[in-house]
Amino acid sequence: MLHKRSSPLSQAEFSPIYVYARTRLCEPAAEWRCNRRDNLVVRRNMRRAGAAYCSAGFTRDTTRGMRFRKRGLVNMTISPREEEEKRLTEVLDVVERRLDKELEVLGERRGDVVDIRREFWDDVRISFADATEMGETWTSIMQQKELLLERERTHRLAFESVERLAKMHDNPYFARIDFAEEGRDTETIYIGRASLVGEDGETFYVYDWRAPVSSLFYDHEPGPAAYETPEGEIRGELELKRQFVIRAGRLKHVFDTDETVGDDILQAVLSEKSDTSMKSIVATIQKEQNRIIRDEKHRLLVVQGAAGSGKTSAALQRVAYLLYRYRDSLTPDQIVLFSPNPVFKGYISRVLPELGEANMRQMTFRELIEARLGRRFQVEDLFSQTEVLSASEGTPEGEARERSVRYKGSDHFFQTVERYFKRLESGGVRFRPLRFRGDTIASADEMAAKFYSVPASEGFGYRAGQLRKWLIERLASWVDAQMDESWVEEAAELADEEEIQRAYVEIRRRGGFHEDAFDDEDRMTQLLMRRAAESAVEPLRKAVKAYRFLDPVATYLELFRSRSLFASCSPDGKLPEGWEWMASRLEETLDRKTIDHEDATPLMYIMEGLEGFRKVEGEIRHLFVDEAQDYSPFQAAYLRRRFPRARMTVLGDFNQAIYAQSQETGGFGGWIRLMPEEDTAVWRLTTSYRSTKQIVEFSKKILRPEEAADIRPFEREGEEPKLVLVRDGAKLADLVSVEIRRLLDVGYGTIGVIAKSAKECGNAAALLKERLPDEVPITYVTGSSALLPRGVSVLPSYLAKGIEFDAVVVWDASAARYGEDRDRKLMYTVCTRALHVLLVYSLGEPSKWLPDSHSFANVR
Ligand SMILES: Nc1ncnc2c1ncn2[C@@H]1O[C@H](COP(=O)(O)OP(=O)(O)OP(=O)(O)O)[C@@H](O)[C@H]1O
Repeated sequence: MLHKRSSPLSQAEFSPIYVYARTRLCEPAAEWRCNRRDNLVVRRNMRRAGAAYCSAGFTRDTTRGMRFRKRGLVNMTISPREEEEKRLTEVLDVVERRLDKELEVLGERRGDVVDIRREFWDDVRISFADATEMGETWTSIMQQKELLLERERTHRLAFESVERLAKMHDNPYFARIDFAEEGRDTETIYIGRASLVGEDGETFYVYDWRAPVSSLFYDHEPGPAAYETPEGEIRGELELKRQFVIRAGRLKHVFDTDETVGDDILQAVLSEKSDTSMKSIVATIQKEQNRIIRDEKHRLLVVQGAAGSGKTSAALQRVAYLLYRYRDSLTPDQIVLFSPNPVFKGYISRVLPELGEANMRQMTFRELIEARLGRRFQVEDLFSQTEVLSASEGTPEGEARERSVRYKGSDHFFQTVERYFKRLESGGVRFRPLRFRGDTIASADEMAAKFYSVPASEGFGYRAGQLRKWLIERLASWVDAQMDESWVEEAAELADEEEIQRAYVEIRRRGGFHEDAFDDEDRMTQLLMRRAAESAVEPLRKAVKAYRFLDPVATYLELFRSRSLFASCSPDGKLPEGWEWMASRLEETLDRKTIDHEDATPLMYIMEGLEGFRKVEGEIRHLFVDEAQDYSPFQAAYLRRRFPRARMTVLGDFNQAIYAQSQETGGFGGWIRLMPEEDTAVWRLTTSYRSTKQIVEFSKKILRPEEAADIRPFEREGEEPKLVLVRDGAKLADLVSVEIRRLLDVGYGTIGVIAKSAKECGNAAALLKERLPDEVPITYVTGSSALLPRGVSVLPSYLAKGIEFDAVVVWDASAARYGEDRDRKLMYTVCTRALHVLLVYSLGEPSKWLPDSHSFANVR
């Protein structure tokens, strides 16, 4: 067992030739720096231990700090493996003892909670005799409740602690470094998913991978090395770097490595079969990924990374890192991650709990749109838009729609709307008159006059707020003026028993209904009339409170009603091609109370802009956006304003910009300008870890040479992608089902059959189900599916974003399906989903985007 000690060591403990005295004594190294007293204690202990070792026949190896060599035993060796096995046993011992203790605590806490719940009412003093007694009863209930909450919290903490220790018992650490800080002795540091500290609070058996010192492991190979701490840089020599594979508490492999993170381990990890949920990469984080994970300097991090280069993985590790680094001030619910779709959301949801952290909030942009516009309109989603475009490909209508989608996702349109906004500061905002039963309480003109009477420098939000206040007052005085109207009298006559009773109590409270009162009846009538009038206008009041007097829809529509207005706002003074089509389409969809996906964010942007982004989520401190290349400039700007205090980590790959809305901006334009240059860092990840070398080389050829120039495969060998030309759908299904059986037999657990559109997927799934036995699970994945199942998933190309499969079958990669320019990136995205096997089938002439299309196997 490892612990701090000052007594001389027994002879039995001297079996190894190299005795790492510092391993036994210097674990609390991190504490040294913070606490001078501890520093002295540790150093004194080391000197004592040194003396003990020397008197027991060891000489000090001066070249290696406090390392001792037994005199006369030079040839007796202990292998690193034996040494590490011994150490592992000792650490597991500590974990076990801690686990026993925590289990005991957990049992006690659970007992407490059960007891309090059972005896809750016994321990509460209840009396409603008078106001004082009622007050005391209330206090007593509250005290009991607080007690219960407190015990539940400690029970939860004990439970989490047990969980963490149980995981630690399985795999307590994955690396060791020996580091000699300048002017100090060498320290041995073991690194794991969480730290393990001795009961004395000083002995560090394992350091958390997120501790500053742990970055030495990720960033350096043996030799001169340095790491950052909040107090400054610490330099020294990295003497040893060792990696472990420990499973179920057993040491499987030990590697000493000269590389930043050893290729052997990475090879082994990447060759593993994939799962239905994402894995943590904590043991093999690469240097360039570590830089992203630990960047604290910049408010905006933009990461452009090749497919499979670990963007999502790095983002999730970064979440865990931030939660650790700012554990006193940052909670998981202050972090939001935007995922591309619900399937992806489910796919990554288990990574962080595996790291021992509570989960951050996950959202899709679609959810924001639904929350804002969903009640009043039927809003098309991105996937339906993609399907519609795909189905109408080649038709004049389809082309016009695609032009519109591209344009509305462009920078030109964003600039136009921004300039339009500037104009709105001095006039042009549309208002909805406040009317009640044909009476105009406040006209649109009056509202405009009021709105524009507040100086523009105050901003839209303040102006809208002032107008709202004025309207509420206007409404109240209008109600006053209505008291003689017959409709009020009629409404009051319809008052029910309960309302009458309430009015009676109210009048009594104000001193009515006693012997001197003479006008009680009048007062009752007046009160009932006021109540009736107020409740009649209540919906109107609520609408005013919710800013419904602003008319963002008409304000947006105006831009497409006036050619001159649009042209004067556009940065080059021109109307885009197809402007008339866009204008009539907008008019027509809004009439139907529907909104095309491409109009949803601009509309929301104008809506919230006019209200001054009043629903800002200021408590959110970190925003992560995955697949950021698919966001239009409007979406980027919207998120920035909606989450104004958040630092942003934005990850994407412009080679995977598959939606028409992001084709014009090519990915990151909208993001990079969100914050000042000095607050922004742009990182690139170039090595692709997901796929075998053969698959990466194949997929690179789908891209243009300049797009693929930066992509490097990780050297993992596999089979060449297979290209097969087939005659018809039935033959295609026959061949694919044979391959699926083969792949399942070899042990691949996740197979993705990816077709371009949802319609083809329905067809493919039906054909495959006919041909495969029932025990082969085939799941048709749709836009609302929340989980990726094991077995065979049949899914449309756009839903495959961000996820991966052991084997990918491209269902019909023909020129007819992937013939357009934008299909190139889609094809690249689909092929890069494969870890080990890629099979590409084409019904007829293969797409020109496929490399080596001449090497397709003959028609089968
Ligand atoms: N450092 C690493 N160690 C081990 N595995 C890694 C590492 N980095 C990435 N991977 C693996 O590579 C695969 C791809 O990672 P990830 O999904 O994070 O990449 P991505 O850049 O987000 O991909 P894409 O843009 O194609 O969706 C995953 O299986 C992940 O576990």
